[in-house]
Amino acid sequence: MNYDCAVKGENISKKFKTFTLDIPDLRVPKGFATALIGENGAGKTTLLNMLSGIRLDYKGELTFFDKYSSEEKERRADVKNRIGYTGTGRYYLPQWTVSDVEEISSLLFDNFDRDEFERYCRELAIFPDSPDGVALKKKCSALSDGTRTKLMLAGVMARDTDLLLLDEPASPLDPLMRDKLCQMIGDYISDGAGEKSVLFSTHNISDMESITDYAIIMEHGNVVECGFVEDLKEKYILIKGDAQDAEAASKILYTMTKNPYGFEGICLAENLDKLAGMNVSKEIPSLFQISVAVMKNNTKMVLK
Ligand SMILES: Nc1ncnc2c1ncn2[C@@H]1O[C@H](COP(=O)(O)OP(=O)(O)OP(=O)(O)O)[C@@H](O)[C@H]1O
Repeated sequence: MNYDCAVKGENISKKFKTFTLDIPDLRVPKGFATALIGENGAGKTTLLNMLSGIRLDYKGELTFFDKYSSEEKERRADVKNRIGYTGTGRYYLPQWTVSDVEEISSLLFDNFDRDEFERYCRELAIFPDSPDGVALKKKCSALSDGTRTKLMLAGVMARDTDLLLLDEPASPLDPLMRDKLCQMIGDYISDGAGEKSVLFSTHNISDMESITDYAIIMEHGNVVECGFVEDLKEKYILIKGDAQDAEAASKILYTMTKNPYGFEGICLAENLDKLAGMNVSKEIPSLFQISVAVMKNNTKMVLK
């Protein structure tokens, strides 16, 4: 499938004392929602920090919107303004009030819309007890983790951007709000008519699967699998079989869970013929099942 890229990376690398991120070829397709998946410490935040400009001390070439180098993106306000970012840390200072967030955002970003910000505050039910749905005097330090994340999302959604980089946006959110987040990302992509893209890291793969078009799976600083979800669901197959075939199948399956009656696991579609003669059924795996299989197959952790 041919597609343009919101971000392209060539030979991206960053060395820490005990960790190296090394990605020869990174592609974030334009017009889609991309999930960045990987175990703790795989390098997702490090990569998002590079893309957002928080971290510039890396090697390699990044190209934004098929046109702008990382340096150009940092230098040109018109390009930087097209990119929105939310992180997991204390992005807004604790002493800031919601009014400060609004004020500072409108000073920092040309395209920040105060009415939209307040609309998102109401839509995300950030201040359900406030009569107008926006508690401008409330300090960030008085907000829960989830509410702070919702405030960051309101702040970034209130800007006119073409690329959202969201680091773990779903983690602190309750299930209702994860659903809302999916809806917001879905609307952002569809309103963008092929021009707007989202890259979000997540451990909540199942909750975010409905809006994930493309997935990048990382392990220990490397991309170990990537592709459109519909293609991954053809590349990998969920196999269920009888207990008597479990041992033979375990040599072919990426991962296997067993019980006294049978087994299930993920295998590459290209290896299906190796299961010939076994009494197995085939199903389309979920992105969660594919991700766990790929992560288990590539992890350097000792899993017991
Ligand atoms: N400033 C730093 N100095 C040294 N090592 C660092 C630094 N920042 C990150 N690392 C290391 O880089 C690795 C990747 O960290 P990163 O936060 O990118 O992982 P992650 O995939 O986002 O993890 P998680 O899912 O737990 O949030 C880790 O081993 C971490 O210890």
